[in-house]
Amino acid sequence: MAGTSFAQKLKRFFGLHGSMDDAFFEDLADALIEGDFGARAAFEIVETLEKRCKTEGLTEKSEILGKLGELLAPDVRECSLVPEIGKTNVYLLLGVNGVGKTTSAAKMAHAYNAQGYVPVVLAAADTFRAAAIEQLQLHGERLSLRVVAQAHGADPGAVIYDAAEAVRSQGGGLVIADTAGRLHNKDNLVRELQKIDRIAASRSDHGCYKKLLVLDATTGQNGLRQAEVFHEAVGVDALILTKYDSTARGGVALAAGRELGLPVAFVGTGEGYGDFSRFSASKYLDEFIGLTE
Ligand SMILES: Nc1nc2c(ncn2[C@@H]2O[C@H](COP(=O)(O)OP(=O)(O)OP(=O)(O)O)[C@@H](O)[C@H]2O)c(=O)[nH]1
Repeated sequence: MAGTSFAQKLKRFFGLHGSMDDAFFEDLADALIEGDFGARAAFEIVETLEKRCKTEGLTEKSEILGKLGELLAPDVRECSLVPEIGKTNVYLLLGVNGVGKTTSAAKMAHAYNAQGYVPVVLAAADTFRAAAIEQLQLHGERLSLRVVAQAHGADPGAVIYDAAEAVRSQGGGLVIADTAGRLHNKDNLVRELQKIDRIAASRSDHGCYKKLLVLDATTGQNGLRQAEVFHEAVGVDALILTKYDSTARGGVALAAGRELGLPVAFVGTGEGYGDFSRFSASKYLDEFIGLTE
């Protein structure tokens, strides 16, 4: 996985530095910034690390790396999303254009369907782009899953309403809704999201509505800013980190956990339906900073 590349860099970095002097910690902060931790977080972590190493007398590289992992652990959160059987569950996928929302909606639908959470219905609530509706319909055909869609330009709230009712009429199930994400028109986006949010909340059963923000792991700190916008607009429950196969960084999971307290639910690691797995905080940390191998 991509995190290994960052771990390798970190290992190399530890190998290059002969002694744990001030320059070591400064360079470590730079390495963390390069890995997308965000400047503030990187400096805070390294400052704490340096103090701890001094007070606890840690000088061995392995000890320092272990301590770094310990300091980062509270910022990496995982969450498991389990639809309630016999209830109307609505999982809304949020995110800016191109991050992989539609693909993630299909991958998620495939995964939950395989686990027996039936019916799983895809809702094409990105009505802004005709191609997004078609793309979701194509996934639905390939996966033999129902896609609730309306015409291009239709009210996205109405699509979610219909999808939720379709599931309810079958005695419960899971709606996975794709949405539009035009961040350049932020005010409109926020208004539209808030409307969708009200409808999804009112049409799903209590505790069965989740808002998942899809973040492209390759966009680094930009991803954190997107998370802030969406979180402020409607409140995000968890993240889906996509394109984790194409980045050597991936620190945005840590930054979002640290800055916004958001957990990660899933990780996308390719374009196939199966390239999708539940996020494991311990595995991420181990791979990311190279505690294992
Ligand atoms: N390598 C890789 N590519 C991915 C992953 N997830 C999605 N993609 C690709 O990213 C591109 C964009 O994905 P979409 O699902 O169309 O993104 P979207 O957010 O729905 O985009 P819009 O419909 O434009 O809003 C596609 O080419 C996907 O195949 C992933 O985990 N890894």
